[in-house]
Amino acid sequence: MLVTGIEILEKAHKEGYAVGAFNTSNLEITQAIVEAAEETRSPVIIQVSEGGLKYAGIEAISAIVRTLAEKATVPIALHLDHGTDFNTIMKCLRNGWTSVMIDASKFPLEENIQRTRKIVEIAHSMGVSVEAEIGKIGGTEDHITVDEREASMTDPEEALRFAKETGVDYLAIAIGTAHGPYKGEPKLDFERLKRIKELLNMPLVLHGASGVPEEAIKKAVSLGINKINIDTDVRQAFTARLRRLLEEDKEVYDPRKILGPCKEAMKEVIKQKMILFGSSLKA
Ligand SMILES: O=C(COP(=O)(O)O)N(O)CCCOP(=O)(O)O
Ligand SMILES: [Zn+2]
Repeated sequence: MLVTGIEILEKAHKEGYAVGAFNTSNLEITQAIVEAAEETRSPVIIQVSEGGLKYAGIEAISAIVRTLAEKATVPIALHLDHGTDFNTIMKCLRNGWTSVMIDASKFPLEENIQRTRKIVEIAHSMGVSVEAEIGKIGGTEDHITVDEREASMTDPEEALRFAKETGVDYLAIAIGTAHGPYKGEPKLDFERLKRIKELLNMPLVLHGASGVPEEAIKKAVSLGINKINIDTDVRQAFTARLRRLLEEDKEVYDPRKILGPCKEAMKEVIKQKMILFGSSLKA
């Protein structure tokens, strides 16, 4: 069933587990996410970035996700990931999305607060939950120094002020992760996470979680992370299966016989994540 993000994440926050937020941009990824959630009895957040909207078209991807989510027997939220453009966020709200992220983290704190508060007021008036970001979660390809990455991390006291002044429902924080494939092992600042959770006592979001060792994920969940964003690991599962399939079968030409096995490969990765995050059997 299609529900709001806060309905899923408030429960996760109270009971101390995390829910996977998996990116989609087509039918097969969406099917993999929904089937994985049904098979593990897990709530799940299906999210689309602005790049995903451009690729799929907002009406088409909204229809695919909403149709599958409404038929599902587990709670599913439809979430805009890293929303930066006001009109895009409004379009999602008009297309029945149940959660949106306003990512104004590139702006100074005051402007991030002001931009976030505006979206919170509009989305809440429509019964839609809001995620925002404080601190900067870059990409692994960003060439920044250790000091710069340290400086980009979320300041706990600023996060408390941000949460109070915006009314945001869940907060994406920077504690050492980055988007995309890691070159080395990411080092998460668990002390910072612990402090932020103690101060804010609300659902917290971890972006850039693909490639983070399982022990680090478990520790982050134990310290208060409740939404975990995964895209790269699913993309790589798809692509690895595709390469192997085309290598093994030079004659195949039916997309269904290609995308079907790739869907299964993505589903298996997603199921493992749901079990790791502690959301299985929570639906
Ligand atoms: O935090 C994550 C995923 O992190 P990951 O790369 O570690 O999976 N996300 O918000 C996914 C961002 C996807 O954006 P785009 O469609 O523009 O490539
Ligand atoms: Zn992200």
